[in-house]
Amino acid sequence: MGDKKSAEKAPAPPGAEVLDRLFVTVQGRKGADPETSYTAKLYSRGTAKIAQKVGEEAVEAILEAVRGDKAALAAESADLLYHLLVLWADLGLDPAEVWTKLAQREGTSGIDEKKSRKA
Ligand SMILES: N=c1c2ncn([C@@H]3O[C@H](COP(=O)(O)OP(=O)(O)OP(=O)(O)O)[C@@H](O)[C@H]3O)c2ncn1[C@@H]1O[C@H](COP(=O)(O)O)[C@@H](O)[C@H]1O
Repeated sequence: MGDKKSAEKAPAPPGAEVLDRLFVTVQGRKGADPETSYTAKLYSRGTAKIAQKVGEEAVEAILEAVRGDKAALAAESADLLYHLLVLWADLGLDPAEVWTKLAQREGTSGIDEKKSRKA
């Protein structure tokens, strides 16, 4: 017989819906003070700088993947996704457009899709 505590279920970890909430947050930082908001600081530096940050974070994630450090890869992936969402918001790209692309591709093998491009 376990005690009450061990019988309680651990809360479910957050899912990908956190991305939708994060996008709302970063969109809301437009016009915010770059002194108090890192996101606003990114917007103030312009699209090219935000895009550069996405590239840097992608490289950092790749390096951790190659090193085989899963915890570091998770942290760098979070940085990458955050900066990518800021880039989308900067350009006025609605994440739903990306989710739609992914949904449209569901069930289509990448191998088959590549072949159809060549045809
Ligand atoms: N998820 C994030 C998030 N992930 C990473 N970062 C920041 O991204 C930066 C990345 O570190 P770097 O060393 O690459 O940055 P840096 O050296 O300052 O940048 P550069 O000089 O190279 O441009 C750090 O300052 C991190 O704190 C984030 N900043 C904000 N968020 C989210 O955005 C929300 C709004 O944040 P603010 O806009 O700061 O209020 C927060 O509540 C969070 O939910």
